[in-house]
Amino acid sequence: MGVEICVEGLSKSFGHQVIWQDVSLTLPAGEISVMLGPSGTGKSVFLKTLVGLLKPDRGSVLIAGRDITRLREHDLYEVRKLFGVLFQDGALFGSMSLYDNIAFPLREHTRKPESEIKRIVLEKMEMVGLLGAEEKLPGEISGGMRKRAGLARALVLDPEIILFDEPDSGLDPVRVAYLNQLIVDLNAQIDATFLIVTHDIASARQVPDNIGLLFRRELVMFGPREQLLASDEPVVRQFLNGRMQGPIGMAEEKDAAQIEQELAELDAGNHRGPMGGEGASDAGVTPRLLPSDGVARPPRWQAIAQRETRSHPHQVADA
Ligand SMILES: Nc1ncnc2c1ncn2[C@@H]1O[C@H](COP(=O)(O)OP(=O)(O)OP(=O)(O)O)[C@@H](O)[C@H]1O
Repeated sequence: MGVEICVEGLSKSFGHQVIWQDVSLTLPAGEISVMLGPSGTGKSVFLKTLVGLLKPDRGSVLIAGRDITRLREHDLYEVRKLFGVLFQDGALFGSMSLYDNIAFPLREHTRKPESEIKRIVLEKMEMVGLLGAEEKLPGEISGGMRKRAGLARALVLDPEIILFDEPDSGLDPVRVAYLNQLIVDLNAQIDATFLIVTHDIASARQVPDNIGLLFRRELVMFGPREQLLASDEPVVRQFLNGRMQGPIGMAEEKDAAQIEQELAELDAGNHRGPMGGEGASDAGVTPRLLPSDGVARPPRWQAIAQRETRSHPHQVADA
């Protein structure tokens, strides 16, 4: 069913550089959450802190009732088994076949016989649509296939939590659409808790149950997808609509007078950015991506559909 992750008052610095401070949020068990934020706001640092690879300066990360920021290395090793991580490039071993790459965590962390390993590897390869590619080397396949192989490897130990670090980076829009569908289907099938770091606005709008946004060393907002999509908070509105107007600048934060002028322009209906040309309005609450036909939906889907129908009756796809 996945486990809840409860983050409370988390702060992280490197020397004098504060990355983020006082971050508090709960990733609900079994749900998909997305973490957004301009480059360099510490999204990857956040993922690494959740999995215990980096120690925060303050705060706690409660997973299955244990604060992983206070665990010793041995206990941390046990808690890490709850996690599957999909790294940006799939992090595959270049000299190993896909089969051996995917079998690797099973051979390292379990004493399962090869016959059982084979059953599990083929099952996960089928889940991600890679059956038949067992003998390929990572260098012989496309970026999209490498991501799927990395995902199959993240699945073999049956994780309760899966962390995705920019799963869509380097993929064309069609491959991103397929990967998003795969993520939604997998979540419905295995019901683990998913956290995805992405820059892709379209994915962030359609895939998750919850969205968070890091900016200016803080968690600006974290909450249900439809709440963030309908938010008037300037940073959230700018990011989710991919606009130049707003507090987020090219390399640094803008000054207050410029932000005020741009927000006034926005309210007057003058928009600049990829989600719409001049005069376009905010994209609103995009319909959520549903599991494919034939994939059973977990019970929480009904509650989420009701919640979304209540807030935006005409924009929610039939769930
Ligand atoms: N181990 C480290 N030691 C020192 N500084 C670090 C370390 N890891 C990350 N940083 C710094 O933390 C900041 C945030 O980095 P991070 O990679 O988490 O950002 P991000 O939001 O994931 O960026 P992007 O979207 O571009 O991938 C950067 O300034 C980076 O240089």
